[in-house]
This record gives sequence, structure tokens and C-alpha cells, in this order.
Amino acid sequence: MRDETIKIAWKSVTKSFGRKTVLEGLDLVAYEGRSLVIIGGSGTGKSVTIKLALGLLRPDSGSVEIDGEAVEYGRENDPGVQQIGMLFQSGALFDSLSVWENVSFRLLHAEHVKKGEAKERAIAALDQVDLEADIADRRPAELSGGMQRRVALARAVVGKPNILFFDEPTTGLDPVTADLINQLIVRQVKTLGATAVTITHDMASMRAIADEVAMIRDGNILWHGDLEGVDSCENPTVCDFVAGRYSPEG
Ligand SMILES: Nc1ncnc2c1ncn2[C@@H]1O[C@H](COP(=O)(O)OP(=O)(O)OP(=O)(O)O)[C@@H](O)[C@H]1O
Repeated sequence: MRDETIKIAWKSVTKSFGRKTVLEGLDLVAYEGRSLVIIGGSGTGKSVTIKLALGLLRPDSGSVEIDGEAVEYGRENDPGVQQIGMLFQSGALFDSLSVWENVSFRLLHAEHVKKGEAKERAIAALDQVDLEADIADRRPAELSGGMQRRVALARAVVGKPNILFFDEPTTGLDPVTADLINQLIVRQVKTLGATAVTITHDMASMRAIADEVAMIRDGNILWHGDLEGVDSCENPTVCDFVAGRYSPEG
């Protein structure tokens, strides 16, 4: 039986930038312990949808709720946000910091964990993504792109969050490395029992990660259903999008 507890709810969310309306009354839910993948054309508002849930953007109207409580704009450093892990597009590591300092950045600077303990926890998180402790003192620039992405994943999970956001986690990686990242993401989501919300243009990644898929179009959710519904073509526009077929409607 599926756990139908709603973890994150976007409720009639509207968001414009200048005269451009990006989200127009968007309704979406992410269920506890499930992995939701958001797809849609470029510039349709996928990143904006996640940024609203992180409190990095404020909706013009409507709201985003986590565990039934409205997300407040600018609350990234609040204790409540500690339960959220985020993997940004292309990893976004700090070049001037060592690998372990990157992984434990939030532990050191927001939670004020002591250095020794923070390093131990960083090494444990690196182990979770199959990276050896001996890379902890290296700089990100010394690592391959795939390893950097794993470090970024370790950083997202080090605080044992119960919500994980992934923004284009496989962009720029070769298919084999992308597959490894997908597997590590699935493993982390399952180990933590987290609710995951992923944005991707990579349909192989969607298939590997998703329990559910939602497609954004024209400022709202065109379709939201189980991954199987994509393959059985419940919605022809979603089906065309996933198959990479141009559709004048889409
Ligand atoms: N801070 C901002 N200021 C002005 N415009 C913005 C801002 N953030 C997003 N936008 C605009 O909102 C629209 C949606 O952006 P968003 O990044 O959410 O798209 P996306 O669906 O994630 O696209 P992509 O798949 O190409 O990454 C775009 O037209 C973008 O230019």
C-alpha cells in the first residue's frame, strides 16, 4: 500500500518575472518517501518550482507547504530547512575548499559542528557514495566530473535530510557515469527514506529515479502520475515529450 502522506504541496502557485508569467496557479504534491521527477520544456518553470519550495523565491500568490506548514521566503538558514538536501545543477562545489569542507559546509557554518566531527561525518558521507576517505583533503578541481558530482551528492545527504532536491543531476556526464549517479541517488533516497524531487531533461535518469512523474506546461501541471503511466501513454503530449518527438502542442 502506498504511503499517501503529502510531504510537499504547491497550492495554486503563481509566479511572474516582470511581465512574464512562469507559473499560473500550479498545483502539485510530492508524497512522503516517494521520488517525484519533474519534466517539461526549457524555461517552463521547473527550477522556479523547486526554488519556491526552498524559500529562495516568493510566490506572487498561492503557497508551498512542507509538512502542512507554509514555506517562508528567505528561510534557508532556519532549522526547518536543515531537513532539506539539495544537489544543484553541475554540482556547484567551492573550488577553494577541500572536498571534506565542501561536504560538511552546512555542518560547519550553519550547525556549528566541531571540525573533527564534521570531517568524520563528511568521510562517512563520501563512503555512502563509494568515494574513498583519501580524497577528503583534495580540491574539487583535482577530481573527474563524475567524482565531483558524487561529492555534491555526499554534501546533499550528509545532514540526513528527509527531503532531497536534485536539479539536473546528470547534466554533462557520460551515460555510464550518469547511470552511476542515478543508482547512487536511488540508494540514498531509499536509505534515508526521503521524499525526492528531481528536475531532469535526461529521460534515462527519469526512468531510473522516478516513482512518479509530473510534466509542467503553460504554467501548470499537464500530467502527474506513476512512471508506468508515461510508458502506457496516459497523456499523448507527455508521451511525445518523453520519446523526444516534436509536438506543436508541446
Ligand atoms: N530570478 C529570475 N529573474 C527573472 N527571470 C527568472 C528568474 N528565475 C527564472 N526566471 C525565468 O523564469 C522562466 C523559468 O525558469 P526556470 O529556470 O524555472 O526554467 P526551467 O524549466 O528550469 O528551464 P531549463 O529546463 O531550461 O533549466 C525562464 O524564462 C527564466 O528566464
